[in-house]
Amino acid sequence: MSRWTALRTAWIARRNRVFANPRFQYWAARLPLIRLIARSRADAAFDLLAGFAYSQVLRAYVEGGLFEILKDGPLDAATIASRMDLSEDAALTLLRAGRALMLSEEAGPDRWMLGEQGAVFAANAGVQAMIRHHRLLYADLADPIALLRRDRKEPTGLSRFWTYAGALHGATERGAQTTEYSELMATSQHFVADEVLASVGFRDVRRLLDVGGGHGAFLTAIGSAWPHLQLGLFDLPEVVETGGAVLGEAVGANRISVHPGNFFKDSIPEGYDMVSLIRILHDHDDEPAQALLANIRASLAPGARLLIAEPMARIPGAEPMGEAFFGLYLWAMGSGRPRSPEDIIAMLAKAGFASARPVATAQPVNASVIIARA
Ligand SMILES: C[S@@+](CC[C@H](N)C(=O)[O-])C[C@H]1O[C@@H](n2cnc3c(N)ncnc32)[C@H](O)[C@@H]1O
Repeated sequence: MSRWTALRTAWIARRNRVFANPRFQYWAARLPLIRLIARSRADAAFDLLAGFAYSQVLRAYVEGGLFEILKDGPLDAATIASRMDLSEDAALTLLRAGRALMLSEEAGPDRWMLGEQGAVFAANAGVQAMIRHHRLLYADLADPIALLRRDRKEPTGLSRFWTYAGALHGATERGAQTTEYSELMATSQHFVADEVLASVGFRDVRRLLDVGGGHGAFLTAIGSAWPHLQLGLFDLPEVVETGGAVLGEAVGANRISVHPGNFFKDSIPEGYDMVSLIRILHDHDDEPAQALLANIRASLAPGARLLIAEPMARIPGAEPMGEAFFGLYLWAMGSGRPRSPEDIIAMLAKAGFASARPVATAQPVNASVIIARA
């Protein structure tokens, strides 16, 4: 153990003994200034233990159509109850719960409208699709220790949904179904594409290949903003069959090339000066992820670039999104893990890239970006 680790270990052990002491907690809650810190820690601790209930309130707003109903607000609870097919008491319980979470707001006595957060959720079909999708994760996490003990060896709701991940663990009951996940990815793509467009310029790129590009939503966003680009779409055959048609319709068939293939078994097409990997790497365990990077590197001429965009781990200020949310999500999915920019840059160096650098994004909770040069 290094001297630094020994000092840090001793400090953490001492701090934890102090924090766990009821007498310390009693005084911290009363001392001026310290009291403010203690209170915000206590609030955060409560949010941690109650977060699953907050998420279910949000889910009830989406699945019960309450965001849509509140768009017509102000409405009284009786009207909302009848439109939701709930008793008035039940509707009020949900409205009040959402009020505490800023999903709804009571503008005056019994005049219900969207709250500040509610207005954002109500306007965003992609987030709502994700919230609906999370019913699978919620079910898989019902017994988290049992899920961890199964060591990703048995199928889960999520591994069946992401058929390519499930196939790795024998969960192929749903065969080659890819439409459902491709549509979910397309509706939520703008979170990532917006971050990339705001942080990366494509002026000096001529041909962009999106590997694992699904139904072409990323290429549609980038290709619409940069009309000079020629676009290539690579994904599993059953995915590009639809994806190619959707993309051609959106940006013009003369601008696109469609490449059906398996990125672990087939070569990545050559002749592109930029390849993108959007929300792909975190889906795969270290060995296949490393092989994928090497496969892409082999396709690139010197100087060509690889753009990686996905939610990453250990991003300052967005830590829970990385290792708490995606850590558990990908564990339940049965494949992959969230990686820090440092992890990914080390893998890029091992795959033979000459350089790699992180690019700052405004909302790392949507995506962080790394650009590597061959
Ligand atoms: C999480 S989705 C991301 C889709 C898209 N890049 C986005 O961000 O919306 C992963 C994509 O990788 C594709 N994929 C998974 N395994 C693959 C493989 N072995 N070869 C090619 N594509 C694969 C899936 O079909 C899917 O479209």
